[in-house]
Amino acid sequence: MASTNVSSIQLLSFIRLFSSIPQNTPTLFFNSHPKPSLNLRAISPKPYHSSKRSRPWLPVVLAVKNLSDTDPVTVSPENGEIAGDLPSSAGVYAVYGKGGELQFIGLSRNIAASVSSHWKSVPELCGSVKFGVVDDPDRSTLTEAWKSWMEEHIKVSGKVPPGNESGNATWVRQQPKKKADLRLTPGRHMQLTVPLEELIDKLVKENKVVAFIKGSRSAPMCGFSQRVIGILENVGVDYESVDVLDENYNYGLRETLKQYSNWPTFPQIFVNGELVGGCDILTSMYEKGELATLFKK
Ligand SMILES: N[C@@H](CCC(=O)N[C@@H](CS)C(=O)NCC(=O)O)C(=O)O
Ligand code: FES
Repeated sequence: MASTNVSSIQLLSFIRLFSSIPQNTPTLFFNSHPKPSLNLRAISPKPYHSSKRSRPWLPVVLAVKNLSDTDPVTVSPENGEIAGDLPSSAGVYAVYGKGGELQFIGLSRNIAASVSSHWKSVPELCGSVKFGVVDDPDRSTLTEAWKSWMEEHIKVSGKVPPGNESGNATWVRQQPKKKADLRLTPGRHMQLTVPLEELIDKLVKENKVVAFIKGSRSAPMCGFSQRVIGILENVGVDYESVDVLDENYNYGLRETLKQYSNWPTFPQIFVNGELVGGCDILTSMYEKGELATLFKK
């Protein structure tokens, strides 16, 4: 009887667990993957022989220590920012309230940034944090680490943390509606009387931050462009984006912009009418914390 109760609680918890993977947890990268639907096979994996997988079965090696073996770090605000020993690395984190009750388990590409954003939105719920850095942070390793902490918590308490309950919007950032990309022309059918260089010049001078990218801001077509969009979104600056691959509305832009800026590749980021650089330069400025100053100018 007792074991029946435990299994039904665990099954219920797992159902809630799988529908509450924090896909929208603040992260460095824009993530447009849809929420996974509940997959019972993920709960009860098939035996190896009945699986179609060609890879031999490998035991799962957890990337992080157990939740219970991890020491908490107190969240201490200083000058409006949280200070402490939180790393800007990828991994899992568990936020505890001031009374020590577990509030939320998240995964992030930047633990310090995610916890900081939670602290800014719900400081009263952020007393301390446990974290586990994942050294090789592909999405599945991160998710495995997150699941291991979640399962451990469910085994002990019989329920998911309140912040991971589906429908709880306190901890999970709602994706804001994306701005539309700017277009240089009304369409290829319209003959332009103004040279494209002039349109580019006007566009970069009239808009504070402009990112010329491959693809749209909601669906970048190249990893370099995706990275700069992720950085701009993460910094939270208001920016315009222009798709250099859009041959209908931005016909000729890809080659003309290279001549205008004297820069041979994309993405290209302009601030106050000046080219700042591409993906490498923006990434390095982001990592050194120089972007806030640049965007304030
Ligand atoms: N190191 C470059 C990487 C960008 C890059 O290599 N872009 C290439 C491939 S997407 C490119 O734009 N090539 C010219 C073209 O496609 O017209 C940066 O920091 O932005
Ligand atoms: S489109 Fe291939 S690297 Fe950018």
